[in-house]
Order: sequence, then C-alpha cells, then structure tokens
Amino acid sequence: MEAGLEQLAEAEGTTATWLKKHHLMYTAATRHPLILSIRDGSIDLDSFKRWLGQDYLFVRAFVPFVSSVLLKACRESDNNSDMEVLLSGLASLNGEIKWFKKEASKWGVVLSSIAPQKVNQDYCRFLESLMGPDVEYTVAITALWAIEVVYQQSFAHCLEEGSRTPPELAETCQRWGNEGFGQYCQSLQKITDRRLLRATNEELKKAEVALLRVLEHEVEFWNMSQG
Ligand SMILES: Cc1ncc(CN)c(N)n1
Repeated sequence: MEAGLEQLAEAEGTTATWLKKHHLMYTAATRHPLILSIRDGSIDLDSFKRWLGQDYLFVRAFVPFVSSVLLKACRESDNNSDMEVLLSGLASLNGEIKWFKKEASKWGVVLSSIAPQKVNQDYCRFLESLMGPDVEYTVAITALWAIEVVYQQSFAHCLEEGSRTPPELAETCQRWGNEGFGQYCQSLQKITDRRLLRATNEELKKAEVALLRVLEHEVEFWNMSQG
C-alpha cells in the first residue's frame, strides 16, 4: 500500500480507504441507472423481472460461496464471533430464496424456465474461484463484504427520503436496505478490516483486486438486468 494510504487505513480501516480510492467504480455499482430508476419511479418492469429471475439464480450460487467463507472462518479466524456473523448471513439466505419464489410468482416470473445469462455465469464462476482452500479467508471475506454492501447501499438509496420508489417494489428495497442488513454489512466490514490489518502485502493486493472484481461484476449484473 502507498505510504499515505497506509496511515489512513490504520485510522479509518482499509475498506473505507479503498472505497475512497475506487469511488468511481463504487458509485457505478451502488448508483447504477437501474437503481436510480427504481428510486425515481421510472423503472421498466421488464428490467425488474429480468433482474428478479437472474438474481434468484445468483443467490442459489451465492449459498455455497457463503458456506465456503464460513468454513474458512472456522478454520482460519482469530476471532470466535466471525463464525456467528457468517452463520447468521447464511441462515438468512434460506428466507431469501423463499422470498424470491414468492416474489416471482407475484410478477408472473417462472423461475424454473430461466437460464442464467452469460454475465450471471461469469459472476458465479468468479464466486467459485474464491471457494477453493487456496484462497485466503481474508480475500474471501473482502469479496463477501463487497457483494453485500453494494446491495445494501443500492437499495437503501431507494428508501431514502424524497425517493419515489413504486410501492410494489418497496419490499424488494427493504430486503437489502433495512437496518438489520446494514448492521450485518457493518459486521462484515469490521471483520474484513481486522483481517486486512494483519494481512501480508500479497494478501492485501489480492483482496483489493477481489473488491474491484466484485464492483465490476455488480455493474455488469445491473447492465444485464436493464437489457
Ligand atoms: C448480484 C447480487 N449481488 C449481491 C447480492 C446480495 N446478496 C445479490 N443478491 N445479488
């Protein structure tokens, strides 16, 4: 890490430093035109339905990824409470999958007939690349935090005062924009920062690259949903 950034990372956490350094990419992922269109009420509902079907498939692939991070925590973590944070995240995915099914039937989206688009496949392949035992816990938890915080920041933006989110999309925005999910993201960020403080230079580089890859995949995912 560069000298100035290193001092900043100790004061405020490496993740915050990286988000400042990569703010253009971060903003592209968390303030994407699709999200802005939900917020201002102009959303094309075909885009929403496309997102819903593809994200259901993504979440199914996300479950084994989160499980792999939990396994790494059990084996490598220096703090017992990491396991509890990750277990709560994994458990909530059960309700999330049920929610996708309910929401899909509400919108007439037939989940069983949806095939993953290439962008989705690429993102799921990236998750798989982080699941092997050769990938350090620090790198994997950085990616997990980044994946979750993009959704939290995006959907919370649609719930802020002054937003004109259509009432039929409010539940979707609540799912990731609610305070509890925000706290979960903060817990993940704390774990990530703690790990990054003790990371080798090589791990730091890999973790920063993982963050950037996540932001790129997230932008592509929104683009794909917009059609
Ligand atoms: C593409 C994507 N990124 C993040 C999340 C939040 N788990 C999600 N459901 N889908």
